[in-house]
Amino acid sequence: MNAIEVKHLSKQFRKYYDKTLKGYFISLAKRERLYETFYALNDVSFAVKKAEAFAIIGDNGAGKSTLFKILSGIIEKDKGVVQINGKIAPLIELSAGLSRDLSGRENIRLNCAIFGLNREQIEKVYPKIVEFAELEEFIDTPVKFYSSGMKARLGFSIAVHIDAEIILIDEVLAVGDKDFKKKCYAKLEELKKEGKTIVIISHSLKPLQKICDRGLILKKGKVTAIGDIHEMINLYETGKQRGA
Ligand SMILES: Nc1ncnc2c1ncn2[C@@H]1O[C@H](COP(=O)(O)OP(=O)(O)OP(=O)(O)O)[C@@H](O)[C@H]1O
Repeated sequence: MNAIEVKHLSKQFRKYYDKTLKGYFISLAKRERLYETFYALNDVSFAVKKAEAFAIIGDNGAGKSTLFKILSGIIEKDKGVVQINGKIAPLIELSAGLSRDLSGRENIRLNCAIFGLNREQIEKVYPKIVEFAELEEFIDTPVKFYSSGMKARLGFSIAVHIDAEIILIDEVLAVGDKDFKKKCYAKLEELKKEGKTIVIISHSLKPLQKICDRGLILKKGKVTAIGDIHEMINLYETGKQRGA
């Protein structure tokens, strides 16, 4: 059984015309349309196997985050089928799952509880999360005072310690220092060996090459290629050189 199966997935958004306030009222009076709809995802199909590390590659605005938000249930799809077989830990956008006014300690407990861990499991995993995130000193500080790197460390550490079967990672590895990034990739390798499924969005292709087995290229909401990660990166880079 695949960990993730997506069939003919589509999602449309509205793009509002750039009008002045006066233009807006004129259009309103003339009953003209104030927006157009466009496909952020257009008939996207792919499958991610269990224990595979899979990359989503694409330019800004290609639809990568929209795809992740649908996979993790944050937003609704318009059409298609999305099947997730296993407990999923979405690490979407830097600190999306963290509450600003709560401390690191409270955020860890809250997030673990949200992911279904019981009190005993939380007690067991809590020190591991703090240690991995290297936040011992700041664990009782509200997260709103954390730097983006600290938030990323906390978010990543929670996501990889809650015993999810599928881990979605969106660009979070773009922040943080070099040593921490290295540690994150080592952790992802370890999780992969344990049989976890990992899906990563990243603009930095080099680390993807190391960890991912396969990937897909998204272009303006459409999948243009799926396959071996090295082939995908080559295709993407040559496409970029050609200005495609
Ligand atoms: N809630 C929304 N309402 C309207 N348009 C949206 C919404 N969310 C995303 N979009 C648009 O959908 C398209 C795809 O956005 P998305 O964030 O998925 O791209 P992306 O590939 O993740 O880009 P980036 O690499 O810049 O993060 C973009 O044109 C974006 O402006």
